[in-house]
Amino acid sequence: MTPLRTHLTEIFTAALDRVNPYTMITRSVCLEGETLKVSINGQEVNENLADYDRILLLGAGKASARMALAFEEILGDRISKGLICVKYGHTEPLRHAEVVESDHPVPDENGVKAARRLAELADEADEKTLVITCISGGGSALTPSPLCVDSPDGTTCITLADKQETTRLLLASGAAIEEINCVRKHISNLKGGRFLARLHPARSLTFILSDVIGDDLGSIASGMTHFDTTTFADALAILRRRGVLERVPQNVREALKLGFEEKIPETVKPGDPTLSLTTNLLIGTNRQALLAAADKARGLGYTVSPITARLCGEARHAAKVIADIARDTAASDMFTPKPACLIFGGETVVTLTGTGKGGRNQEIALAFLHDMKGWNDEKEKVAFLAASTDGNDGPTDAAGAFADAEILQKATAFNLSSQAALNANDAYTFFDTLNALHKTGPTNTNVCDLQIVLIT
Ligand SMILES: O=C(O)[C@H](O)CO
Repeated sequence: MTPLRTHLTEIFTAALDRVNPYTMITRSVCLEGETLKVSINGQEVNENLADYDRILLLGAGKASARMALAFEEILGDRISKGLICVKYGHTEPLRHAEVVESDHPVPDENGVKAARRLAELADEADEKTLVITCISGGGSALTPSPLCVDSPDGTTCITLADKQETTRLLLASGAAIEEINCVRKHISNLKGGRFLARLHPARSLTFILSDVIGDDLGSIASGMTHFDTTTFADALAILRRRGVLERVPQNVREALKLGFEEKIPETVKPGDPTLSLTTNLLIGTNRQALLAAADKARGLGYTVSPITARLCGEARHAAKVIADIARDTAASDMFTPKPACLIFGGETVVTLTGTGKGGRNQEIALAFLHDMKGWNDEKEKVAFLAASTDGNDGPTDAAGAFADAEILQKATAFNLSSQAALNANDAYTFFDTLNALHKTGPTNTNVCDLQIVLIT
């Protein structure tokens, strides 16, 4: 590995360490006598455990098992039972809560079973139950609970296959996560606050790790314990705008239409009385990862410019912006003085036109590398890493990929075309051949993505 790639790896690892959900929770939650004390990002909660007969530990999301591990450490045998649903491979050894693994980003049958169990446990919770819920990104796909509704027009039941197809279509359409989740919330029994409604009348504390730009609690894992400001009309408009309304399964269109005609109930809205029984606590964000990366880079001697925690839009367009800033920085000290480190955070999308393998970060790295081809000797000074903090970029086993002059040379020597790989959305194969993927394995955290540029 080149020295710059080693630095990129160290900086990314420092960011992951800062957003380890186990550490974030054990630092902010403690038990003093019978009082569970929480102090997170300015929010304080004191819960007297003597008021409850039992504690349930529930959760969904790629980081939820790591979050639950912290609660098992803090509460031990006080936890009566629980259920945590994670992506395959993202599990932790829990003693009090059952762990179910399911699929992401396209849901599977295991996810349906987990969602059913979560709903059953939520339904059992009463006034004497304290529910601790651990929510993180991935939760939406991991716990599909397809809506089945009775209306004056009869019964409409969405199936798992309907949800799978709708997810695939929306993912490939380049829809933003807020858009995908607006649709999900309106075809689910748990999302858009409906899980919280089932917990009623139990008191619940929900700990949320954000993988959504701007940290909207109603969007993270489709806001299972939060109100929803979107409507059936919005969901239909999104499907239309993304060009998939006529292609989503009939049952989905039908349910959304029934909702639009007010024949079935909306998701939980602001002011709903069930909301007063929960406290949603945001435990970590992309911004924290970005700041940790900045601290590490400074320690390694770089002048750091954290640019944004809101990088979004089409991956290859975002890559062009990053590449232009990197090139300017390489060419002149009037921007960030060298050695420089530029850090971006956020989450982009890929509108699929090809049939290759990849993820949004690998696509950013590929488009960045492709742009470097047109540079002069600035390219010798630059190294780049784009990676996902959860360790799975798209449906691949890589967190992301590197780009630098050596990788570019190797691509030329191997006769690999970055343009052809971009056309085919095949960044994984491209970087795999060049040994330039970054693989961390599942990190059990999830706060969107980071893109880091080093310039000497
Ligand atoms: O699960 C989800 O809905 C996404 O990861 C956003 O949180």
